[in-house]
Amino acid sequence: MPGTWAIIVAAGRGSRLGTEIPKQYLRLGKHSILTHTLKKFLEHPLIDKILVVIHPDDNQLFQDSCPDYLDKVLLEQGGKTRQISVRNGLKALAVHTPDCVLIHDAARPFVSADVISILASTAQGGKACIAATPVVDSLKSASETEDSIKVKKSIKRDGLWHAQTPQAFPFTIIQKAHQSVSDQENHTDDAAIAETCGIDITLVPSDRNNIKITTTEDLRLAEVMIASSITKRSIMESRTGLGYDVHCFEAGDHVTLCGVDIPHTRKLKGHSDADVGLHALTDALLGALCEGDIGTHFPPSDPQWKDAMSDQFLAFAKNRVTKRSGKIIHVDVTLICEKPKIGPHREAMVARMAEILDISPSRVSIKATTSEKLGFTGREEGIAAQAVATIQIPAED
Ligand SMILES: Nc1ccn([C@@H]2O[C@H](COP(=O)(O)OP(=O)(O)OP(=O)(O)O)[C@@H](O)[C@H]2O)c(=O)n1
Ligand SMILES: C[C@](O)(CO)[C@H](O)COP(=O)(O)O
Repeated sequence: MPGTWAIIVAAGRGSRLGTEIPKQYLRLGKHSILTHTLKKFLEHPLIDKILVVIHPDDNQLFQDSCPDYLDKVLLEQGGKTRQISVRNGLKALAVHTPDCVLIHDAARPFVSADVISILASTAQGGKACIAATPVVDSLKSASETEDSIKVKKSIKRDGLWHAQTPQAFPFTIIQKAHQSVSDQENHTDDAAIAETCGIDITLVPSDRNNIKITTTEDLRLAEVMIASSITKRSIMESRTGLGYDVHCFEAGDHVTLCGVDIPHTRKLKGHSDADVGLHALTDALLGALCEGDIGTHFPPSDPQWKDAMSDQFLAFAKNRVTKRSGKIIHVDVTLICEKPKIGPHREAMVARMAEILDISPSRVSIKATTSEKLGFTGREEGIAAQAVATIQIPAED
């Protein structure tokens, strides 16, 4: 598959950290370090596909640490050095003919979506580029003896940068460069390998949150960063969206409401499964995002949505929130009907909606009311639903 790929190198042993399991599989907050890193790329709109390079001994660790991602990424085996691991990854990618590739350390879970965007679009434009930060401390070269470390000389820091990852390249350029260096050279990054081939490399100013977790101090810092969410993120803003939907009854034996099949004397008529509750909520989420409505994305005129289950519409809206680095805070659905009675099914509906939205059931509310036998719902001609969704997404300027 052409397009923009990411190679995440995760085959190192983490010897400087010295933990029992390699550092990329350690837990940081709710997830492993590798999972945090993978999420950044999986959720990024400019990244089409991901290959993860892991150590041959780590298959089980990978499966245990990233269970949600097993079918979402390709795997390749790493080698003794980072250089060999990247080369193995590039070799495995060649059959997919990618246009460009972003190479990234699993040990850098705090890379920002903005930096990935700039690197991906620069590489898509045909240029090699790397994330980097300017050196801010004074620099010394030193000589080390058994009992002391002494300054040899001060070094001007002007024009010096710390190289980070991702490092992004048009695919064939970096593949050829990697093939042209020997294992003995053992370059510590891909830009150094590209440099040996005379390739121009653009520096993309990154941020100092994009640390590589190398030592115990780094791990402690990473724990604090996760705990207090001080990674570079835009200020979040709250948004509310409103949804409303109606479906009429026709002959049948059950209705599908909020993802749950309920036996009834009639069914709801619709192009899809006519789940008014999920349709209203899908519209509420799309409304909060200002991204149109359910019909914009799933036109009733399109035969592929005939008899479709509405959970996929809601999952789509939820993924749009995630793609924009947002979070669903709370959803509230009101079903308006005389029958069927909603109370006995409320718990199952809450559980199903929480599952589709991947949020806690404590953030999902379902209410029901009759319309006192007034109007079309009162005459039992159909069911109406209202929904409100509250989300947080990065603030727009
Ligand atoms: N043979 C190797 C060595 C490193 N890496 C990966 O390259 C990244 C950067 O390397 P580094 O931080 O040096 O990781 P380790 O090699 O694991 O650490 P150490 O040098 O302390 O053993 C890490 O995500 C690491 O998993 C790799 O895929 N294959
Ligand atoms: C590629 C890299 O992350 C750039 O800073 C770094 O060089 C790799 O880590 P290592 O410690 O040099 O192996």
